[in-house]
Amino acid sequence: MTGFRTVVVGTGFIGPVHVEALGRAGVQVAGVVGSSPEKSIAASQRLGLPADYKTLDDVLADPTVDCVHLTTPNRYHFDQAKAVLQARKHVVCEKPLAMNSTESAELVRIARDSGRAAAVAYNIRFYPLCHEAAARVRNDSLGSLLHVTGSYVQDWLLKPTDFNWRVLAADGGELRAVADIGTHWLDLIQFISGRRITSVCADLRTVYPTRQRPTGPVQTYSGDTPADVATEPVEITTEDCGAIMLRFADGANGCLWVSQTTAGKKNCLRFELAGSKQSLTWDSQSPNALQLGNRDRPNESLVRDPAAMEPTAAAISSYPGGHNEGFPDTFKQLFRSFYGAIEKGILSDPAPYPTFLDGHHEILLCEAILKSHRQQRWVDVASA
Ligand SMILES: NC(=O)C1=CN([C@@H]2O[C@H](COP(=O)(O)OP(=O)(O)OC[C@H]3O[C@@H](n4cnc5c(N)ncnc54)[C@H](OP(=O)(O)O)[C@@H]3O)[C@@H](O)[C@H]2O)C=CC1
Ligand SMILES: O=C1CO[C@H](CO)[C@@H](O)[C@@H]1O
Repeated sequence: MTGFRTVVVGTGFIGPVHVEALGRAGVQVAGVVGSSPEKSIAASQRLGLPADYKTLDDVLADPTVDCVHLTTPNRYHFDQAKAVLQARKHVVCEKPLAMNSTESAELVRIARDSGRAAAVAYNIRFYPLCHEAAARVRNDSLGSLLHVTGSYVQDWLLKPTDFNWRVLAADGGELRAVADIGTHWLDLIQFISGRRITSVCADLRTVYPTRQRPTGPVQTYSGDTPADVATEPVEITTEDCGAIMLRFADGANGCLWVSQTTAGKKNCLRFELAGSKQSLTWDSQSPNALQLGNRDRPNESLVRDPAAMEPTAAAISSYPGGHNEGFPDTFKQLFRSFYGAIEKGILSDPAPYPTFLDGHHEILLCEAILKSHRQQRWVDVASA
C-alpha cells in the first residue's frame, strides 16, 4: 500500500492490533490517540510512533491524514465515525458499528454522501479458510444450503467479579454477548452463505444480574480482579449468554449459541454449514483446517495451503501451507482488502470488505434479537 497516512483512535486491547496490522499491510501509521492528551502521548511512546496528535480533533484538522481507525468503546463509534467522514477521511470502525439502528442508518447515509470508504472491522471473514468456505458455497461444492449451526463462546466474564465497560448497556449497548461476539458469527455466516438472515427467535440470559465493578478502569481480557482492589456492586441488564434460532432468505435455517461464561473456552467461534452434497465445519481455535463432511466417501480435512485453495482464499493467505496464520493476520488481510479497494476506486457497496451497510444490518439483527427475546416470539429483521 503506498501513500496512505492513517491514525488509530483507542489504545486498549484492539487499538495496538490495528497499529501492528497496518504496518504489516504497508500502511503508514501517523499516530495514535487515547482518551486524553497524556494517554495519547504515552501510547505513542509505547508503540514507537510520533506523538503528533493528542486528540481526534487534531487528527481531523490535518489534511495529510487519509484514514482513521476507531477502536474505542461502542458508545463513541457514532459520533467519531460521523466526525471522521464529515472531515472527508476514510474510516474503519470497530464492531458493533453503533448503539442503535437510528445511528447506524445515519452513518450509512453519511458514508454514501461522503465519497469516502467506510468499513466495519468484522475481521473473522479474513481467515483464509472462511474465504475458502464462501468460495465453496458459490461454486456449488456444498449443493443447496440446508442449515447452519454454531457458537461463539468465551470465559473471560465467567465470574461475577469479572468486569469491563461492555457489561454496561450505557457503554456497550443493550445487547452485550450477542453484539460483542455474536455479531461476528452472524456477519461471518452471512458472508460465507451469501444469504441474509431474515427472522430470528431468541432466548437470552443474564447469569449475573449484579457484578462487582473495580473502582478504577479495567482493560479488556485483563484477567482476575486482584483481591486487594476495591469494588462496588453494579446492576447488569446485558446478557451473558443465549440461543438464537435463525431463518435465512432462501429457506435455510439454523441456530447460534453465544456465551461469555463458558469455562475453558477463551475465544472460540465454530460453525457447521450443511449442504445437500457436503458440509463444512470450522473452529477459530484451529483456524488452519476446514473439515469437509461427505456422505458417500471419507471425510476430508483441508489444511490451509494457498496451492490447494480457491483463488479468493489463496489471495488472502500470505504464507505457504504448514506456516500457521491466525488472529493478527485477519486484520492485516482486512486492511489490505480495504486500502486495496480504495486504490482501485471502490468506495461503496458492493465491496470486498465489510461495509457500514453490513454493520447497519448487524445492528438491525441485534434489535430483532432483543425484541424476539423480550416478546418470546419470532421477529422479522428489518431491511437495511
Ligand atoms: N474485531 C475484534 O476482534 C475486536 C473488536 N473490538 C472492538 O473494539 C472496540 C474497543 O474494544 P477494546 O480495545 O477491547 O476496549 P479497551 O477498553 O481495551 O480499549 C478502548 C480504548 O479506547 C480509549 N478511549 C475511550 N474513550 C475514548 C475517546 N473518547 N477517545 C479516544 N480514545 C478513547 C480508551 O482509552 P483509556 O484506556 O485511556 O480510557 C482505550 O484505549 C470495541 O468496540 C470492541 O467491540 C475489541 C476487541 C476485538
Ligand atoms: O473478537 C473479539 C474477541 O473478544 C472481544 C472481547 O469479548 C470482542 O470484543 C471481540 O470482538
